[in-house]
Amino acid sequence: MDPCRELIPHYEHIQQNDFAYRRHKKQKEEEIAICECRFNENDPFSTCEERCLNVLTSTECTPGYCPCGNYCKNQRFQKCQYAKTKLFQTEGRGWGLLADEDIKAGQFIIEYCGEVISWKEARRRSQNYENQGLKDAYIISLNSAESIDATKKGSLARFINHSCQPNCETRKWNVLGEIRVGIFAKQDISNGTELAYDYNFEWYGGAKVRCLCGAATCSGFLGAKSRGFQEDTYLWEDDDERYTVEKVPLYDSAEDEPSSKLPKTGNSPSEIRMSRNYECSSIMDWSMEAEHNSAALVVSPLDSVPNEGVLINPVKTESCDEMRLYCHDTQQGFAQKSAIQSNSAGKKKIGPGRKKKKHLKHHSNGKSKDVTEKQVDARYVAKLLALKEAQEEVLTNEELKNDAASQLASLYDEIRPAIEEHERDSQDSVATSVAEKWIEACCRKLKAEFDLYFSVIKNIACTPKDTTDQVQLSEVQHIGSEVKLLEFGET
Ligand SMILES: C[S@@+](CC[C@H](N)C(=O)[O-])C[C@H]1O[C@@H](n2cnc3c(N)ncnc32)[C@H](O)[C@@H]1O
Repeated sequence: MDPCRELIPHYEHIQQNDFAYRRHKKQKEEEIAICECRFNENDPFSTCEERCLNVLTSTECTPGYCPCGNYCKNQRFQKCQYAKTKLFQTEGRGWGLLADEDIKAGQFIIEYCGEVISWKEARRRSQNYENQGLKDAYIISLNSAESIDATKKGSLARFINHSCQPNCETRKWNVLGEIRVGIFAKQDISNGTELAYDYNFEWYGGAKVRCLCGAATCSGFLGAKSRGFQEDTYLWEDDDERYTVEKVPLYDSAEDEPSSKLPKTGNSPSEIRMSRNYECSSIMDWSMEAEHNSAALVVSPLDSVPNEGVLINPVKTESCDEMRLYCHDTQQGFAQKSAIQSNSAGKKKIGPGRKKKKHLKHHSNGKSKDVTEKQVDARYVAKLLALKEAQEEVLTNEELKNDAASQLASLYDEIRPAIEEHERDSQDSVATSVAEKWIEACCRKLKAEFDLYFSVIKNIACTPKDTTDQVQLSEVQHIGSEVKLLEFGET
């Protein structure tokens, strides 16, 4: 026995997927696809190869039904016709798998086997594994509803590492009515070369694992191309000195995950919520619904991050001086129309009367930006205006803006299956019709917002103020695209 094998973390070796959660599908006779190949001993390509109708549709021939009988070459998953491979220990990436013979481009190398589980179960397990401190992720997407978990049971494919410039790829095949995932060579691979494919990791929060694939085109982190990762990080003005790259802790592995380094004492409720939510994880090629409320995205400025360790600080809250004119969102804005309060200086303030959270997003270069979404409280602004027409204009624009926002939200629900399908199958782009609809709805919403803000600015600047509610605008400033009401004075 290979002496290294003892060091390999325990898992059960299987050569077929394990169906603990549902029954293995039984192929119905009418579903069996029969090709038109005929075995001809003088033609080596006559038996179920590139020209075979089943091969062309990534479907394996069904034994007993293939016209080539025992000569059929299109039962590679079923017969475990794997390439020769060998385990080895990498530097910094745990175990990896080597080609133990020359492999041809397109060749089937090995099946990715594991436990077939629902997405819901995959999500639960992935969080559990992360809680247990497992640093390696072995769950991959199987189809729109299921995943394969090779954490406890799997084939040698579970040891294949990720590369941003891979020599292998995953392909899904229909085998006797079940979809199975195989690792195939993208190019000729010579004996002794490490096998790697692009995980298409979907990152949902938690530790960002630095990618050590070494490719010239490496994207830096596992999952860096995924939507979750990109939403959490985005381009940031380079000249902003508030955030420095040096202060960003980098994690080589989940071993270093920040949740374990969160301050142990004095956790505020928000800290606890943060650390819980931080236990989201990354899944290979797996596009689950993102938790939009994930507090993992809500972090304090990197200024406040110690040089080592803690990535997340408690959610910083601050008083709502800036909130006089703004409400958290439109619905709240309506609900809060009467929330006019006096502050200690006797000045009138409007707003939710609660603290505002700052949402800071990280860029992959480690910088962060406050992305709190500010919304004008149109009802309140309208109350400040003396002219009925001006009030109506602002309120109508507010209504149009709300309509556009809810249309966008329902469109998202409508097209979400298409987007998720696209992400799962790693297609280059979503259907043009979907993209067009989305862009159109976004533009409509942006225009409605612009119209609203424009009418607010115009009417505040050009119409007399209503003094009946004893509130007076003393100064209106434009800061970027935002309107900021700086001070309210009593009349
Ligand atoms: C499916 S496992 C691969 C086998 C794993 N190396 C092992 O020892 O079991 C996936 C995990 O390997 C590690 N890994 C794979 N590719 C990596 C890469 N390019 N850079 C850093 N870590 C990698 C990550 O911890 C990832 O979660």
